[in-house]
Amino acid sequence: MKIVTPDAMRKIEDEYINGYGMDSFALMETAVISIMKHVNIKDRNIVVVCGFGNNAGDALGVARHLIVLHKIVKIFICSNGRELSRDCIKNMNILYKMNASIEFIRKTEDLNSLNKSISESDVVIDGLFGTGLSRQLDTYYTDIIKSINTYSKYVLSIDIPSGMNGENGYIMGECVKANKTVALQFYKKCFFCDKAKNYTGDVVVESLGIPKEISEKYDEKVYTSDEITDKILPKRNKYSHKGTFGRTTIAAGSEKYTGAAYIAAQAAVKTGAGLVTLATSKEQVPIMQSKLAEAMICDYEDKYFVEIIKKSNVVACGPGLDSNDSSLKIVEEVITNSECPIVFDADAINVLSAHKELLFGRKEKNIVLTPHPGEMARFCGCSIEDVNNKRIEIAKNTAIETNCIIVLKGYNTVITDGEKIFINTTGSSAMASGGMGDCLTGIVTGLISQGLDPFKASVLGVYIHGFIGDSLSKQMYSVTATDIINKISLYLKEFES
Ligand SMILES: NC(=O)C1=CN([C@@H]2O[C@H](COP(=O)(O)OP(=O)(O)OC[C@H]3O[C@@H](n4cnc5c(N)ncnc54)[C@H](O)[C@@H]3O)[C@@H](O)[C@H]2O)[C@@H](O)CC1
Ligand SMILES: [K+]
Repeated sequence: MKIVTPDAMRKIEDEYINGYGMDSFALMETAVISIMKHVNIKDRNIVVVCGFGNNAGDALGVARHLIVLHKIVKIFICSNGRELSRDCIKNMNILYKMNASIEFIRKTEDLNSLNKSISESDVVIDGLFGTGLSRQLDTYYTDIIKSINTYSKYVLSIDIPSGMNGENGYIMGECVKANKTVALQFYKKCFFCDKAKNYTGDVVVESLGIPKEISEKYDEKVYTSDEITDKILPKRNKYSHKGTFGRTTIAAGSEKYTGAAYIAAQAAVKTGAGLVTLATSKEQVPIMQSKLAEAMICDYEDKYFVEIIKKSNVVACGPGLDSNDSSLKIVEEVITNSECPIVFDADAINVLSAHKELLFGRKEKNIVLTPHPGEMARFCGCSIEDVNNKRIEIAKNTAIETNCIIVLKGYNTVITDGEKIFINTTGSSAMASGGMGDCLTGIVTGLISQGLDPFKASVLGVYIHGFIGDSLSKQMYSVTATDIINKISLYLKEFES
């Protein structure tokens, strides 16, 4: 599913109306009908809070339909003296003809009536601002939003919770806390910013029937992962053998950390990598030999390590490494001895943040970096807060700067090659446990091993990882990396072409 900025949405709408000749009020009515699907038919008392633009126009259209359905509807127009948009006026005039209850909020005392109506209502329809919100709100609007948040039982926001900047998710003073947001035609970019989930509630996207030719013209190449994850895993040919599914090397683990190496290697095995070799620290070799039945084991000092890197179809490096000089040596060895795709995770990324030059000069864009926000911040030399505030931009800029694929982990993981951006929608806090990142590295590596290009493998790997977690969390309070590993091959069947 496409994700758009308010600017792109405006251009798309403009072209449909002014270029293709679509009637703007008909388009608004399409929005109204689709929003109506999300109003609980059992609710009787409904308050509709409007601003003065087309978001308000949508809300007034919804009010009209609710009155026709014999609901008790109280409409509040919060324009603060501004002129209403043309289609907003059209809906308001129809409502006046229907003798609807319409009040204008002009001064602070008018808020008493709003507060009382909201507290007596079952649901509030929020049509204050949508994609048009562009500046900080004054106290007139922040007070209204506070009223909604204080007195409402349930809020349905139209397009965007009012108060959230549609482009960057910034809260422009105050923001409606919706239970559900009905986004029109596309996801808005703000939904995937750090704090958006605290305000949007459940997000549903409703089509306005805008033709693809128009939306493709203003494609900003930002999508949710489900755009490409369906059926992209190649079917396994019955005559294939282990060589068909690739040779994978996992360089992971140190004297200090053992679990990570095991999880990453086992995840790659279970994802279907043909031949997996785990290179690890000398001390770990005997332990891993007893734990990993299906993988070969060597140590970093072994001359076989470089040989196997050279022969590999993919190398993963980083889980359970330490951020010391011996890790730098391992990272260098991996980069200088391979032309195949590499997935760098954890301390390998920390090492690389001080040696970015190692990433430059590759023929193909086939290095994947999978930082969590802390690693991303270190890599970019900024704060974690900066990363969280600008996840998409920071991931994209780093991908461009390093010529790598960036998988910025966290809620709504961002995957980008610097041009296209995919935002993952699977996964939840039930998966917040140690080893999950190592498991993801193993899955992405296992997919690349089987021939998927590194970018698609990253998008699909992140999606599957979260998808399994989501499925398991329906029956489990918390989900561990081992739980995921045990189910990978079962769930992968669903993604086969
Ligand atoms: N894009 C589309 O195809 C469609 C959009 N529709 C609706 O139209 C909405 C956008 O409507 P508008 O562009 O009229 O904008 P809004 O209704 O979101 O906002 C109204 C106006 O508020 C002003 N404004 C911005 N920041 C402000 C602030 N801090 N304080 C006071 N005023 C401020 C802006 O000038 C803006 O035009 C969408 O979110 C959606 O709900 C629908 O009617 C159907 C079609
Ligand atoms: K809204």
